[in-house]
Amino acid sequence: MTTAAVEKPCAATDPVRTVRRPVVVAAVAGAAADLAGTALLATAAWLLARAAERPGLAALSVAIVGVRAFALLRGTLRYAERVTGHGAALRALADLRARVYAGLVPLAPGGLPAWRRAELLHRMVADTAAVQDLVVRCAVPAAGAVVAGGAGLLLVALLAPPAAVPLALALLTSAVLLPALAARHRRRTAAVDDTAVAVTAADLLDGAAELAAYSATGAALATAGAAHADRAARERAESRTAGLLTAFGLAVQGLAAVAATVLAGPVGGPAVAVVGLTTLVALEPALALPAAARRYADARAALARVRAVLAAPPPVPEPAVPLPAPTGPVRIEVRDLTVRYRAGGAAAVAGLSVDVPAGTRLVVTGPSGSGKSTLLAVLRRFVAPSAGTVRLAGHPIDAYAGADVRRVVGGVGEEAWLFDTTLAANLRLGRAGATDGDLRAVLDRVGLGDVLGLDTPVGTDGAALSGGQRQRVLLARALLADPPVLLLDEPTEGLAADDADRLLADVLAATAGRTTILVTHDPAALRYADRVLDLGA
Ligand SMILES: Nc1ncnc2c1ncn2[C@@H]1O[C@H](COP(=O)(O)OP(=O)(O)OP(=O)(O)O)[C@@H](O)[C@H]1O
Repeated sequence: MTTAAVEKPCAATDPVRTVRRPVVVAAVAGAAADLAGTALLATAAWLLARAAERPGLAALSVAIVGVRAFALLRGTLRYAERVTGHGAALRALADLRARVYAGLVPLAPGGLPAWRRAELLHRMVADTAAVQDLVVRCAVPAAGAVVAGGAGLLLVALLAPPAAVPLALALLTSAVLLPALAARHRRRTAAVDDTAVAVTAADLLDGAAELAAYSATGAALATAGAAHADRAARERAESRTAGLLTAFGLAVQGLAAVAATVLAGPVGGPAVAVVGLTTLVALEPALALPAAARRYADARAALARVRAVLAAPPPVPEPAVPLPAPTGPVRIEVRDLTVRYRAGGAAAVAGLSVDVPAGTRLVVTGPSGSGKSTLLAVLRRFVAPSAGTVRLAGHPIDAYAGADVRRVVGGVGEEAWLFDTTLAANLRLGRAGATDGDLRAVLDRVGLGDVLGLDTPVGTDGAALSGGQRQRVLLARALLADPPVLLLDEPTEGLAADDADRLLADVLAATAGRTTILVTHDPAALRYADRVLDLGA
């Protein structure tokens, strides 16, 4: 069957693609502000030096107007640069995060275990934030340094050609050599990214209760502490280098100004002051470039990490032209199904065949690890078969879009999750338009009607509920979604035997006539089966 790779948002290829115009506007405004700053100081220097010669006011009036104009212009342009640049950076960030999220969706849940949760969170939050730096701290300062440095050099060369030599050398040092050194050093120290810190901190928080129960908190803290200490050591080394480069840049600026002033001496008059101060101010924007180069190295590394997540192949390819989702009663036919999670690895399911006619109830049993959940994952298109065929309503399952399959084949899977919000909000994931009355009715069906209110906060994955209540809420949500094929993976796990039996009887009575696949270790459930598939046999 023809398949097309799921469209991958190439977020990192051009992270500022949607804001290119405002970035250019911000860079031009920033460069113009730096230019106005250079012009302001050059004019002010000329004005002061010329005023010392006590000419008539008329001789100074143009320069006075110039100083005022350049001062106003510099402030206005800087404001325009900040507003446009930060606006563009925030839009680029929002756009990149949306693209990263869209790229993660086809990977979930089968393709995500390659990364740890904290690692993905770090990619999504911290690494994507680097795109802001590309705009605000790299592109804009670089444009300013080039324009202001170039204009200053031109002015100095026109007024006193020999004085342009120290300025040119200083510009080369500040705008090329020091940023190159800063970027090289940063690439080395940033090679180990901060993910380790995020991952160890998340492990520590997630597993706090277990660590305390097994008196392992000290060891876990030591691991997390080592990751933090490593990061702190790298930051200190980085700060030392950054400080040295800044000091060197300032020294070069001062020396260049002195040298240019001395070399402009023979020209005499106000031009000497203009050359000295212009040299100082023309170098100012270039002093920001080593920091910009460091940010650029960080941003490149961060965006490469984002790209690595987005380049991961989806575990289940999507069809180029999907069939419309099946409607009406749905039959499932599985033929010679084999699933391997890794090429060449052991088969989680081997040569399995089973037929589930529309409206029948299949009970799947078997020992732990026999492939029960894997079968359900294949039926929801979270995992692709390595061999064999699976047909849904008469068509190969991979002819449908994954989202359509999951609308038809729903239920309570191993990956079921409760969000840290109210009971009502969790239930409405099953059916967005459900009224409070619908929610109460379904809670009655799973025996929670008198126990939990709709506004009850359930905690992270139901942490504020008992194990049995959590299972019942998951069941209630699945019933509310009302899919044509209902999958139930150990739906009564965590309930006392009597309770489990009663709940299962209620749920199955409520879903009679619907294609249902029930995975269970409980032999008592076999009496509800139209067909039994024993994966341990
Ligand atoms: N995401 C995965 N990556 C690699 N191997 C996996 C993955 N999920 C399951 N397996 C392996 O596939 C085999 C079948 O696992 P599966 O979870 O389907 O069994 P199960 O019958 O549902 O077990 P249980 O009753 O304990 O839930 C096991 O050997 C398991 O280690």
